[in-house]
Amino acid sequence: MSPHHVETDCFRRQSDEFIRWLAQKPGVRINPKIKVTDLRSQGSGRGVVALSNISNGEELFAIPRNVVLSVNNSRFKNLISQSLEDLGPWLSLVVVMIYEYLLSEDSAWSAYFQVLPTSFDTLMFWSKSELSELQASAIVNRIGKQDAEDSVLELVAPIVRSNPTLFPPLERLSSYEGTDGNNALLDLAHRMGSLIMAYAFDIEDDTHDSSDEDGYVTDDEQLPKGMVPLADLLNADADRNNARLFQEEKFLVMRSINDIKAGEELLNDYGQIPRADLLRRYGYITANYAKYDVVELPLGIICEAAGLDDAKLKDQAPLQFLEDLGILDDGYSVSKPSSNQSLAEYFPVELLSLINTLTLTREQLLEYRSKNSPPDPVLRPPQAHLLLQAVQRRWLQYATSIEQDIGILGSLLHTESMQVLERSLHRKRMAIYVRIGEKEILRQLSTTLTNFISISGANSSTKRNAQSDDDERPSKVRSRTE
Ligand SMILES: C[S@@+](CC[C@H](N)C(=O)[O-])C[C@H]1O[C@@H](n2cnc3c(N)ncnc32)[C@H](O)[C@@H]1O
Repeated sequence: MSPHHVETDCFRRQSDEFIRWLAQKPGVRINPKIKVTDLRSQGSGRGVVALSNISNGEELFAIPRNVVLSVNNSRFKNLISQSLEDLGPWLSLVVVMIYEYLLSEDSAWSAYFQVLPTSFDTLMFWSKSELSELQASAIVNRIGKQDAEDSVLELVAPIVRSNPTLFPPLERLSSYEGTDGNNALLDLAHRMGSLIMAYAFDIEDDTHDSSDEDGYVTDDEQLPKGMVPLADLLNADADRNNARLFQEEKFLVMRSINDIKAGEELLNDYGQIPRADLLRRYGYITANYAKYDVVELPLGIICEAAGLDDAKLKDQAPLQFLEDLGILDDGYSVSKPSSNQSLAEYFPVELLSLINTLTLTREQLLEYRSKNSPPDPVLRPPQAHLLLQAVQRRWLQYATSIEQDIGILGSLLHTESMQVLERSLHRKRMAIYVRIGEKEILRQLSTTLTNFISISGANSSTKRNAQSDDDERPSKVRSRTE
């Protein structure tokens, strides 16, 4: 058998064992019309497909609450003196998952760990040079790797080190002390943290009826998180979702929310996520998410465009004013403009308030300060001009043009003879799509603002001409009557 076949065989065997393990748990129901399948050839790992037609509202599977891998369900909380609650939903589940993972075959979830990935394409795992392909995307500053590692060392490491019998050292390690121990622990924590980020659900308590709500992660930082076997094998593709998890009293139930044809993939809803953020959280992108792309206009660039001294930005009177009102941000996300929006609707209200404040005279600013309210978020030529300057400066932060990016993508496709791209090339390609998306928004904003300014200029000069015609008319009239 070729290495490829051995690999495929092992992958399939793990999927089958996982389903066998899950199906024999008391209370679990799995609709025979669905199947876990190998979608690696299309770059999406495992997924779930319909074997025959499924009607809207059909139950796809039901997982009893006690089968969820969570802080509440793991024995770990009974084995330590310390409460895990102080760690918050993320880190407490990280600790519990490390514990369960190290239990290996003895864990109640060992068959589940077999189908969870051990490597990721999320931005946390990209090298510096891979990240540089995202160019000026604001996402690079939001990966938070250092913060994550600081919290692991401060809050998780002491628990692990003070309970050596519960956390046996990994192979070739004598303990979780010292540099090697630290690194091993950080690796484990990153792995579990990334699984939680891309796989976990926020688990509402059993009194909460979520039947009217969105089923996937709500990003509520307070709700406990849980790994829901099988529910997290559903992939997602923007608004192509056809299934949703309903949190009922005793079960978490996945149901179809559309008719699904035999052979179609079951897709969950990860949310309306810009591609940059999708890469950060899930490590993949598809073209269907392009409509949710955003570009960030950082405060610094807007102030630079307004001619404010960068040195102590927040000490500047206009910014201080907005800060006092609680509406100053470090940056503003601008979404992809759509044709049914007016120009002002392209921009968040807080950004328009900033731009309007920056275009006030000193006297006007004092006046607004005395009223304790920001200027109206309108967009007239002076504000459009300032925004255009900011957009153009932002554009210059990206090292290549859209056309160059398209050329690079083309050359990557030539080197891509194999079905699945080599990992680094795959990441590069995704990064290029993300930066193109952001540049396209900047280009669209730039064109629209330029048109608006020139039309307003033409209108005001037409008005001026009309005005001067009006001014002249009386004299002509006068001249006739004279
Ligand atoms: C909740 S899991 C879904 C199961 C996953 N495919 C697996 O093999 O374990 C989320 C992960 O699946 C992958 N994924 C989900 N939807 C995808 C899609 N449309 N295309 C490619 N990968 C996708 C991403 O790696 C993401 O982080």
